[in-house]
Amino acid sequence: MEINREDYKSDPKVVESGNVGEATSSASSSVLKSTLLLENVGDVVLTLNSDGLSLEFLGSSYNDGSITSGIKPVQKFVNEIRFSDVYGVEFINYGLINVSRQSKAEQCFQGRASHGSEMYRFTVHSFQKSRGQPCLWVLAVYSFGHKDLQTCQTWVDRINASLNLEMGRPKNLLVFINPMSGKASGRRTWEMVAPIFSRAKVKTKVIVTERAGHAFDVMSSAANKELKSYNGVIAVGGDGFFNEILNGFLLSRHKAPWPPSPSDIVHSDQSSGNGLFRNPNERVTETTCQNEDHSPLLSNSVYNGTRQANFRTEDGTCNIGQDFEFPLPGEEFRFGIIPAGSTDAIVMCTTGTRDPITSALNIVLGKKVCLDIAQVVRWKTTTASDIEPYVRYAASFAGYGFYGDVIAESEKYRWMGPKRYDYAGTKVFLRHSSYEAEVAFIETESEKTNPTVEKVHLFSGLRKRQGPKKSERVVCRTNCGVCNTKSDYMSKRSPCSTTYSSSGETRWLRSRGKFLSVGAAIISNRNERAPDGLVADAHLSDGFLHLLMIRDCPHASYLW
Ligand SMILES: Nc1ncnc2c1ncn2[C@@H]1O[C@H](COP(=O)(O)OP(=O)(O)OP(=O)(O)O)[C@@H](O)[C@H]1O
Repeated sequence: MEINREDYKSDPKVVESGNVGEATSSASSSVLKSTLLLENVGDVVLTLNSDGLSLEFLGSSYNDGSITSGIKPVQKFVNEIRFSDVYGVEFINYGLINVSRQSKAEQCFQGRASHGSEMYRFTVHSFQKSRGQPCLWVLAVYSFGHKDLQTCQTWVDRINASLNLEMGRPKNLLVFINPMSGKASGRRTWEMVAPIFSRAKVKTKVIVTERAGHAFDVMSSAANKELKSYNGVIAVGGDGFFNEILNGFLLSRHKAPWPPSPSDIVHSDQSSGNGLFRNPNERVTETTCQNEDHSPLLSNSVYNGTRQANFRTEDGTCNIGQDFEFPLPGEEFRFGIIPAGSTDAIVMCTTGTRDPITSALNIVLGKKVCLDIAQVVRWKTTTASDIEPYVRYAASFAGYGFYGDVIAESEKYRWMGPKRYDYAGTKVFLRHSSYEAEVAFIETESEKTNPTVEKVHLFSGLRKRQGPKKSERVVCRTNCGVCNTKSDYMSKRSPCSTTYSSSGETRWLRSRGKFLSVGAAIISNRNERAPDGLVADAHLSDGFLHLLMIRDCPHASYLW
């Protein structure tokens, strides 16, 4: 059915179903229906329902089914736009609205760029999943036009009212930008995504860091009361910058027992009468503890003079020690990353793609995933010969040996941008340094949710043998079934720290010798160089670390 342009001049009135004309309704909860002109498509009947907008195409102007999306027209005409996918609606003043997109040949033939009408306009901002890459979200803009100002304003008000009912969307965020991230593109990345935040009416306080450690200092010195005024913190940068912000936040707030120092472990071992730990000929040794008192890693687990036992048991339930403290600024307080770094593994593992727009959309729409955080404690001897813990937190990876050396070396070549990792990696690889280390870890049974994967619990994890075959792996990608099952459970769970032991029988394995590298992966650490990640079968927020131990071996074996 064709609609005459003049139809858009008439006063809005409620229409019966099937009666094409103008329509609004007064009660805010009722259905709203209007005939509007949708840019590049033509005449549509737009209906506002409780969960979104539905569009019914009326005219013949719609030719190739494309709708403008950001800069390029790439999208298919949609019949439905759900509010959960809409992040903003804007009223735009009187102006031209194009009726259909024309090919260059058509424009040439008709001697004009496109035909359109002048009217009042409003735009609905949403996204569509890229056809070839569903993790990649592409901006979608739907521009509607009507001759009547009041009709457009009613639509904007009603859509805004519906968007306000969407739960869990942030209203106010603290944003840190690392201008030196990756190819020094932190600022540009923020400029690219900032309009998404303003369209979504998310207030942002932006801090561009002036030096390394700046964001850490702001986060650690901020009072909880101040942080409470934000719904979360966003890092525009790489994994290192995100970890810096996380550390600034956690160090002064997360109070949990430290693991024992290495000397405690040795004493405990001697007192429990097992000398396995000191056996230089054994590569991997094993001890079984029936209760936590015999567990070497619990012997001196003391925080503020109080012995504590916080642990997650093997069935995934979490026990929280009585003295455990972790005051979050607010229930919904969250952390986000907009990728601008050299690797961006955390973003790759959470959104599935390394794209600032996708990340910004996930943030403004209030999407959440739970992540595990590992506490890493290094024991330092002070000048007074006391042993002090040096605590850090990691969201992606902690490494010793090769990994640590590459990071340290690559910092000297930061000016190279992301290529510094290749250069430093080659140098460190050729150096082939190995390190004496002793690693103690708890073996766990295979995961129930993923029986092909063997994992180990907490703070150190190891697949005992080679791990599952590639064909058997459940690779963690966006909407991964394993993570989705867990995230439901995790979201109902209070935050907790993991354990140094689980109740019942605990099997401690120890490994001692010369290692080229010892790494602990908290997530799969997928990145553009390693699309499956360092640990392809790692999953988000499952409470496990995957321990990667590589003993001294020839160059060729290490490369393999
Ligand atoms: N203004 C600044 N000048 C110099 N360094 C900074 C500044 N702000 C933050 N940093 C430091 O830069 C380090 C690395 O930043 P970031 O993680 O953003 O980038 P990257 O190392 O290139 O990326 P990736 O971690 O993904 O490999 C952080 O540890 C942070 O301490």
